[in-house]
Amino acid sequence: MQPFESDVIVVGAGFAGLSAARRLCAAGRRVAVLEARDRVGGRVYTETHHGTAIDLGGQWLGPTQDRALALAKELGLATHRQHVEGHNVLHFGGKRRLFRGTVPRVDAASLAAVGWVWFRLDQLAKEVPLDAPWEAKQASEWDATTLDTFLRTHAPTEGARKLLRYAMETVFAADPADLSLLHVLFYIRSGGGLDRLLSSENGAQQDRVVGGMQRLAEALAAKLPEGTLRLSTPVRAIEHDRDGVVVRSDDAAFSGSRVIVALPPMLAGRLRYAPAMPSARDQLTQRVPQGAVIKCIAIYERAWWREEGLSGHAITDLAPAHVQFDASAPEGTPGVLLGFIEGAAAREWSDRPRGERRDAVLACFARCFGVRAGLPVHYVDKSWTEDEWSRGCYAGYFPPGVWTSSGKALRAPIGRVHWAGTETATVWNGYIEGAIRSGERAAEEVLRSER
Ligand SMILES: Cc1cc2nc3c(=O)[nH]c(=O)nc-3n(C[C@H](O)[C@H](O)[C@H](O)COP(=O)(O)OP(=O)(O)OC[C@H]3O[C@@H](n4cnc5c(N)ncnc54)[C@H](O)[C@@H]3O)c2cc1C
Repeated sequence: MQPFESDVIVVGAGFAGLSAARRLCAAGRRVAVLEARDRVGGRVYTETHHGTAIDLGGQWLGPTQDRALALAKELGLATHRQHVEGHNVLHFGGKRRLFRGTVPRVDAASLAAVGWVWFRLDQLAKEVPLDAPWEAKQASEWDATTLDTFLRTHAPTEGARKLLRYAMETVFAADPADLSLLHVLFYIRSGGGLDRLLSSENGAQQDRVVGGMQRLAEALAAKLPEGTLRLSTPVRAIEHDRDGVVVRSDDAAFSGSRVIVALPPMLAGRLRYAPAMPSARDQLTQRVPQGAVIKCIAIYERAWWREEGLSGHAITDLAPAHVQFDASAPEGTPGVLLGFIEGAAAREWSDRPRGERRDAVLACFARCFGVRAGLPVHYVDKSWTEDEWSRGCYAGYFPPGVWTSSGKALRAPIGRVHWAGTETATVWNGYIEGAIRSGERAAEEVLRSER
């Protein structure tokens, strides 16, 4: 079979792959972007229900996510603010309380403990070098500790531990017992601090693209020269030597001088390489699992909770959807509530019948917002662990021992094979912003290597 020829092949048309391709095309390179799905956007996916855009994947942008915000502006896409007006709901231990801001008003001891852990994590995070977390002075100690151990040691009350646990699960889509403390500190610094990661106002949950986040990926793809993007083309194998690369899908081959693999490490590890990857790189891809999340959406005729003075944001200790948000458009018609099932719960609930999942999630909504929340006109959810081309979300995370032993293999090119994807980002790792930055960085790496 005669390979299709380009200068650079990009594997994956998520934000990382599309951003890499855009930069390379702007520099005059012929690029082939090979995407397994029949759409672009990857972990960003917008479905439409009777004209209402529903983001089942990544949906928010926020301050300091400069590349993503600039891209939206440049491509002519408007953003709107996340609805935050009104009271948030905390439903713990059978009691419903209202609060404003990011941290709920719990008992004084728990509040103090949350404040202390928050402060401590932010403080320690400042000591982690973003481009080399393994070089932090206490790297080996932090990488041998889980977030769970840290929380048990520093948060003396059950209320504080519960709150922090739900907050962290919402950030990582992973259980504190699975996360290296070093990774958590790296991630906090990468996103600019815990306040930024956890807040809606002035934080990572502040802005949304009008019409859904996938429009941004589509607009980016539309700017690529015709013929650059090939959908429904899963890459299976990469052959690489000192002269170039050949990238193989099921029924076609693509040759070029270099390849950028813009996939999460775990999926990159499932490709066949010839010659095989060095052990350091292969060990890394074996040891960075994807988080697990089910994003659950209920649609109502209007956002009636707003009329009751509620923001639509809630935290409950009723499983499985502990954290909830208003996901309606600004006008509130229709009304949309969103809940997350994360980590071990997402793995468990992925295997349960859909109807059971729906009932359990709606019970969580009803617990926080009243019986009306249990009676939506439509319900939809998406379990990202089931998705063949993501196998989990929001991102790959580092369990204990991985940053310090395998971290160096995360971005280092292997000959003519380069790595992108949000997991390789130093700034806003795990987010759309990180994906864009990683693609641009990998493209620069390729261009530099030619000079
Ligand atoms: C439920 C959910 C909520 C999220 N919320 C937010 C949020 O609010 N804000 C935010 O910034 N981020 C959020 N994220 C994370 C964000 O979506 C990701 O960080 C980002 O989209 C990752 O982009 P990427 O290009 O690195 O990877 P991906 O989007 O995963 O792109 C990889 C691409 O490669 C393709 N692919 C896989 N295997 C192959 C193969 N063998 N051959 C060819 N192609 C292949 C995939 O189909 C995919 O298109 C969320 C994610 C999820 C799932």
